[in-house]
Amino acid sequence: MLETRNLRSGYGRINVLWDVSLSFPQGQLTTIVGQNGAGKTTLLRALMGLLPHEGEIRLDGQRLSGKTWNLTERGLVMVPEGRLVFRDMTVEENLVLGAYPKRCRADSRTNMERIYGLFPRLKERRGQLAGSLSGGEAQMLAMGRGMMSSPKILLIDEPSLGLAPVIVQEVFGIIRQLKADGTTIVLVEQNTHMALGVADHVHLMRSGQVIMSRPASEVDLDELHDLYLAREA
Ligand SMILES: Nc1ncnc2c1ncn2[C@@H]1O[C@H](COP(=O)(O)OP(=O)(O)OP(=O)(O)O)[C@@H](O)[C@H]1O
Repeated sequence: MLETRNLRSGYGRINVLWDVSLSFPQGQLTTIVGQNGAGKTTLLRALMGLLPHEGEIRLDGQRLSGKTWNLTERGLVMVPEGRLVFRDMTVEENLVLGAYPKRCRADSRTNMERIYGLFPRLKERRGQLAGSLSGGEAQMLAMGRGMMSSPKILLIDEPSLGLAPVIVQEVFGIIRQLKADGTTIVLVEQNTHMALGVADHVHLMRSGQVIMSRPASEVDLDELHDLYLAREA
């Protein structure tokens, strides 16, 4: 299980996260929602060890000191938003890069076929440069690349960003499938309707703090939107 205790993090002298204490239960999907600038992406970056932090980040009870490559070896992988694929490389080269952790290199061919099975469109475009993919295809590639190392925990950042509703449905279908396969998922998402549809737990962030935490079954979408839009006291 992944958890944080009194986590503070940010960029240089700018602190963004203020005492964030969260746990992300194994095999479940936790969604982090909140307005632009609430600190959601910063939280994912801090969990990946990409930012200096104070407080604690623990994985299976062990305190992390923050080396991303080491975390990836341990099964923690971040799927950034789809525009962050390697644009000058082909679809397949992008996927191969996802298999760099040592523990998964031997399975890379099998994993690639599995991913092509989930995303037939990536298979059709395996030789195409990633920079020429549509937004939806690039999002699928970012997810596929993250899945190449058979992660235990996937941190997914805004998978619906800029996508047409039908593609959003497709991407969330894959997220459902990953969850059914037992992957622990932390999903940052502005599309609260879609996020609530797949989540077990919901945390609402505002100004770098968690202001509401509930099981998804106890969250009312209208109430969430009221809280979402409420100004700071
Ligand atoms: N590289 C950076 N350097 C300095 N400040 C940053 C940097 N990246 C983000 N910030 C600031 O940190 C705060 C939180 O940003 P973050 O991207 O975590 O928000 P978010 O909740 O993910 O928002 P969005 O939904 O718009 O992506 C914002 O005020 C933002 O301007």
